[in-house]
Amino acid sequence: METMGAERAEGNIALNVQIQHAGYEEGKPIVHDVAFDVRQGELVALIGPNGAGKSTTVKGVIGMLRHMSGKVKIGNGEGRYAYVPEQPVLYDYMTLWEHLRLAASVFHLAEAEFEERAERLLERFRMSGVRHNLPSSFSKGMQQKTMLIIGFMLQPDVYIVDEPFVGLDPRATMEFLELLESERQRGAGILMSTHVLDTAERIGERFVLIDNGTVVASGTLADIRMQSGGGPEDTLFACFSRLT
Ligand SMILES: Nc1ncnc2c1ncn2[C@@H]1O[C@H](COP(=O)(O)OP(=O)(O)OP(=O)(O)O)[C@@H](O)[C@H]1O
Repeated sequence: METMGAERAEGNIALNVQIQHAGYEEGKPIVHDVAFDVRQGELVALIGPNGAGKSTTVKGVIGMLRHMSGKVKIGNGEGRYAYVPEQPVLYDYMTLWEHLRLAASVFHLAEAEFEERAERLLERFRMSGVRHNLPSSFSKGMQQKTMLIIGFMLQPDVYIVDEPFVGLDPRATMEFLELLESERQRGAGILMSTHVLDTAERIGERFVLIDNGTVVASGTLADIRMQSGGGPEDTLFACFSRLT
């Protein structure tokens, strides 16, 4: 009974990742031996230097790599995720509203739910006025906001977000962080890759530090401090610098 209680307190697994190796070409793995969990309501930050293999790991997690051996499980195996890529992926010939409608129909959102969520998110990200415009005419930040609105509208079990901070203005960043927090309270798990270590340190429960294609440290900040041989006051950046 005690064990069950402890498990519940820690939250169920939202995402389980076990990559043996993954890459873009046969016989040329870019990442190897990357394994971690994201629990419900938890934010796990994927960090590491340029070219370490974070985006490749993320692509492996969402099944975008043709050359991968390993397993990825969302919830009990039937969970759903939203992926917010580093570079917005949008159709040239569809308006913002049409993008939202398409995503909602793929996720089988009811019409009333779709409209209520879409309106609320457009308002929050100050995009209501451009809903009938083509995202191809948007700035980089507006395109990124479009991707975030789509993700948050779906309210999936897991969010997979690749470097979200570059390009967002301060207000959009604040809205994004607040929405992430309320989604965590709903029970969503979040995997976020980022270079913004002070924000990662503030909002992340656990961290996976990747270097040269594999995990060099993982766990809570206290775990990472220990694994990096640092002191109890060390920032995530100090640990990162020592380990990479
Ligand atoms: N499409 C691709 N085809 C072949 N190699 C790739 C491709 N994309 C990335 N790589 C290689 O994989 C390695 C890891 O790249 P990846 O994009 O995963 O790093 P990252 O940790 O996300 O880096 P950054 O912080 O710079 O975004 C790099 O050596 C890169 O050259």
